[in-house]
Amino acid sequence: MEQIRLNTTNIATFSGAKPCVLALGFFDGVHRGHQRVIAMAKQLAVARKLPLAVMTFDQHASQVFASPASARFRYLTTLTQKAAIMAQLGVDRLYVVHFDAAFASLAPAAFVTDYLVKLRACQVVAGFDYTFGQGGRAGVQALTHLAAKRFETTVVSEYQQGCQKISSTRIRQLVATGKLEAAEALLGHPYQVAFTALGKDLVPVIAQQLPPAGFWQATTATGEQVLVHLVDQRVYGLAAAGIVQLRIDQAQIVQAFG
Ligand SMILES: Cc1cc2nc3c(=O)[nH]c(=O)nc-3n(C[C@H](O)[C@H](O)[C@H](O)COP(=O)(O)O)c2cc1C
Ligand SMILES: Nc1ncnc2c1ncn2[C@@H]1O[C@H](COP(=O)(O)OP(=O)(O)OP(=O)(O)O)[C@@H](O)[C@H]1O
Repeated sequence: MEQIRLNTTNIATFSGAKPCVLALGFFDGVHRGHQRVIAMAKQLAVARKLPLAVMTFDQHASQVFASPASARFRYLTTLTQKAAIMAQLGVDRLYVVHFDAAFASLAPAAFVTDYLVKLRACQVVAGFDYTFGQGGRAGVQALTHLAAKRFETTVVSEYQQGCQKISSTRIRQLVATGKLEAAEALLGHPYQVAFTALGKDLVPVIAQQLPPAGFWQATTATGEQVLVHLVDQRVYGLAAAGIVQLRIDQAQIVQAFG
């Protein structure tokens, strides 16, 4: 899978994109709702013999606008994890747009013309609640209208579990309260956190959602079973070596040692 960084400057001179089917969203966690959107886009891409592209951002919109909610925000996936899952789902090209104040201030029509048309999207696929443009105000109806026959749009209906939308927000809450099994049922894949060395400590590579502090059974990327101690955004019980991908299992060791 090809990964292409875009921003408000390089998009102006961007060329060479082949026509594609393009799926839109931030896709934090690439959960089972997101997987529906990507699967629909893949099906259309295969039928039209076009590559499948996905557009995401390099950071969540909440990180650009200071508020108490933005300080509390935690990611489900790093960009590396997101890209790996996308590649498994058959995505050919991942556009990673630099989300900053300049990009956020684009009017919906400018986003459609300067990005979607420029990237030669023949068919754009988004979920029922996709929003875009300044203030995150425009929705999928506006997308179809603004396409003005330059591309087709496909809207994926809401995928629910337990009469509720499967969403990144819902999964973050499940992880935060230690309900790893329920979180993984909505994700459709194991929940993994990437840790890196900071001095003598291992800390999350980005502000990733952690389960509550305590002792957790975990599996490293190399398949080693470990007992780790999560405390104050740090993990203890692992050898500090580069980036450690950790799958935190449901079974919490309730009794602290000593
Ligand atoms: C061109 C463009 C401009 C956007 N401007 C804003 C904005 O001003 N404020 C905002 O909160 N989100 C903005 N967004 C982001 C989305 O509307 C959406 O809120 C964001 O992807 C959050 O997704 P979530 O559902 O994962 O929380 C913009 C998106 C695009 C494509
Ligand atoms: N359960 C779902 N069913 C169908 N489409 C979905 C579902 N969840 C997300 N989508 C679509 O997937 C794309 C990416 O969604 P987005 O990044 O906003 O995640 P989200 O789970 O909706 O996040 P949030 O919890 O912030 O609402 C969007 O086009 C969105 O409409």
